[in-house]
Amino acid sequence: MTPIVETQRLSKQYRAETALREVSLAIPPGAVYALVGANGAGKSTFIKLLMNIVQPTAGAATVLGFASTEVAGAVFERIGYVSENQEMPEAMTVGDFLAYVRGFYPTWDRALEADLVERLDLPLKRRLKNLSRGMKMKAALASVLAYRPAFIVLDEPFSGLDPLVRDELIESLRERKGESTILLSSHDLEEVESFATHVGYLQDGRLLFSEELSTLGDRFREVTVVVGDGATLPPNLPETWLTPKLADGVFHFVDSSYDEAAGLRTGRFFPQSVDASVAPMNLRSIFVAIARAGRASAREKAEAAR
Ligand SMILES: Nc1ncnc2c1ncn2[C@@H]1O[C@H](COP(=O)(O)OP(=O)(O)OP(=O)(O)O)[C@@H](O)[C@H]1O
Repeated sequence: MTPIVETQRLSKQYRAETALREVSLAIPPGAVYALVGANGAGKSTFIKLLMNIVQPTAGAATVLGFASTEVAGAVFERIGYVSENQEMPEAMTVGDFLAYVRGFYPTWDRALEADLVERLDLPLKRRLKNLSRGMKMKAALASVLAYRPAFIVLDEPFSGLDPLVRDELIESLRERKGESTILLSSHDLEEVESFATHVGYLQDGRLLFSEELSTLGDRFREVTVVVGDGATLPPNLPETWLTPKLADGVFHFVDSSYDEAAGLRTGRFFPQSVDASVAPMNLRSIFVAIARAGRASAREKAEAAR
């Protein structure tokens, strides 16, 4: 199946700032793809490149089969994009705003619009400028879901929203699963875990991984091995063992490529081990482990360069 999005070594430089470095990924049809990463990791830049708001310095992307630099007009009618700081015609009422947007989209579904207005509890007579951020986000989302776009793109849709509004937004998006492909950027790993099918992790503009949430959950394990007093850390531990730590006869690490042979590998390094436990990890602990490992390796490199 042709991916909805495909990027090849997509890169963006803003003067001295490299915002995105050679990002290659694919988003298959029907996916709910969550792009995560710390502040400044490049999430918004990636989305803006796909939406043809900024242009790549190098590399390329396709969106719905078109080059990202051609995303405009009729292609854009098939995309529902809500940006982080969505600009809206503030003086309009919610009702007027929806009527205004309706005019641009031949596929606008009036019944779905009415349903969204009711479920998201949108105050049709209130002016946009008098709405809270959460309410505005809901109005923006209704204005893109109502024309049933093939591709929904949301930059930080949940940030700063209370849990109730967040749940309402997620529920409305869940209903689009199957019909639309969704790309969203988020800091909220719990929401991502409950909702996404795929996750891509950006760090300093680099894509550390892009994969299905289920395979990510399968390959990460927190491992604790009781190796006995007096044991020392062997050299050349596998690079896939993140944040290794030995203290008081207990060796602890995060295995980022866990499989059936994992026990054998551990035994090779610690033949004297007496006990071991292996625990699955949630998305949050996986990210913390990756971020810590990244920081430790940056520290090591800096020390080596000194
Ligand atoms: N127009 C711009 N001019 C110069 N630098 C920019 C511009 N836009 C973004 N950057 C820089 O590019 C890097 C990536 O920014 P980006 O907004 O894509 O990150 P982000 O992951 O979306 O961050 P956040 O989670 O805080 O929204 C940052 O270092 C940012 O300062």
